[in-house]
Amino acid sequence: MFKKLPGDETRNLVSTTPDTAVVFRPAVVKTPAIITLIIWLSRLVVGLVRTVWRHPVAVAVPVGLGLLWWQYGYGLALLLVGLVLMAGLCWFSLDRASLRRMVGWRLLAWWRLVWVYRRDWHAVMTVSGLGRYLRGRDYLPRLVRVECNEWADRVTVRMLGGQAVKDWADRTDNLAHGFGAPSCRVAVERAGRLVLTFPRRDPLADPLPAVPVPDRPSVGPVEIGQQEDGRPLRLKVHGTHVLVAGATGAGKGSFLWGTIRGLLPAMRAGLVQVWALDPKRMELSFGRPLFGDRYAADPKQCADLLDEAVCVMQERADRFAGLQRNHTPTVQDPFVLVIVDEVAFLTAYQSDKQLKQRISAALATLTTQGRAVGVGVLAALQDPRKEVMNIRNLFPDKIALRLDESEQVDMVLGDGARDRGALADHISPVPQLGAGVGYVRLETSPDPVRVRAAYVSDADIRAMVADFALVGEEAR
Ligand SMILES: Nc1ncnc2c1ncn2[C@@H]1O[C@H](COP(=O)(O)OP(=O)(O)OP(=O)(O)O)[C@@H](O)[C@H]1O
Repeated sequence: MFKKLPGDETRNLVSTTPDTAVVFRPAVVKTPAIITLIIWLSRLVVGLVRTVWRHPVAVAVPVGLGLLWWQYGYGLALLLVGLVLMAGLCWFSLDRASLRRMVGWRLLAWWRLVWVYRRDWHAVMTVSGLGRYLRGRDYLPRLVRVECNEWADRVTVRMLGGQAVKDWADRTDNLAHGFGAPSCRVAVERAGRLVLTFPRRDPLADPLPAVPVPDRPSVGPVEIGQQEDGRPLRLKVHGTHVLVAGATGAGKGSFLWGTIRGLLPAMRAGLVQVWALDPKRMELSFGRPLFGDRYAADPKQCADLLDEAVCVMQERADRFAGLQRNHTPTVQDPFVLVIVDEVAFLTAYQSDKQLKQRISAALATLTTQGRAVGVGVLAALQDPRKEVMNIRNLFPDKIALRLDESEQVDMVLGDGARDRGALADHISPVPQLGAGVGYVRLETSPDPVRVRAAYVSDADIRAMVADFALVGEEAR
């Protein structure tokens, strides 16, 4: 129950060797009982002061009620509790969301702090190797704060001096199991401080219906689904390039169609052109009328279309040189989004060497020079190995959907992404649960964000095509 004091162990030290009868017993200096008592008492006082300092409300409520009881009898204390409960009930019926935000999550956080994290902290830190036992003392990382929201606990931690983020990222499994959570994600709050996210439930477990087509033309960021924290998933396509990688059936189509859906008003207004490369002929062909003559399926046509995109890019670069450094979409110079479904068909699996080289060179040119002049690439890919996709690092923004192997996660999202909690290889292969679920890693943030794209059904695509054709006719 009580912590050992430094020096207590020496009395147990007995050193013998088999070939000698000499027994070494170090001198033991007994700590006087009064000193031990003083140490315990001072620890008790420090603990009490710390509790009052950290949880003033939690301490003030029982103390206040106790004082009322003592001064005026239990009737008044019970009346006060009843009034507070009544007020809580009224609040609950009037505005549940604010009650949850201001009271509910705080109470839950306090409960989880006491019942889960503080209770198991010592054991989990020691067993996982994040705590140290040195010269009779336990050195543990400090549990600073627990916050709760609808789906997860956010635990702020102060690392031990000398620890690295990687020490924690390597132990996410230990932490998740230790605190009874399905997973754990590690993010840096500031130097020496981490935020560990422990999900309590999966807010992305149910498929999402397609996001309504926006009212106003915009080149993005395009709303295509939901993030784990409940905020909308807005994908930036103008001014960047995006790579979506996932095994077959992972739901890559939702990302492609979700983006096209969000850009539809801008396409109708002439501010965006979507150029579609569909070597599998199974995905983008469904909405072919949306792309006009900028649709290619045959590898030769794909190479021609990519070369045309490079020409547009170079012509703009010549025109913009010295005048503007960023592209603003206009009807004369619309944003060109080149969408490639299963890019490996055109690069790695292409048997015609010349075509393969042409396509790879065009893709590399577009991804290195296109974003400043309004030409973007959104590519989908099944197999992220370097032999298959050697230009994957030229895509600033990456999305990993369900992948077959754990090593593939870092291939797509970059080094350390899986350690930080991007468990793309753990996403369920059941379409209902896992299709469209993935981890997004943006150029601007090292922390992967778990998201789910809304499902754009065949009926939705048909409606988009019909809507687009109607506007075309009206314009004519
Ligand atoms: N966002 C989503 N939400 C729920 N279910 C989805 C979602 N996206 C796709 N699905 C389901 O998963 C199935 C496979 O999706 P999809 O064809 O887009 O996968 P894919 O990654 O493009 O596969 P492939 O590489 O084989 O073409 C769909 O038929 C659909 O039933």
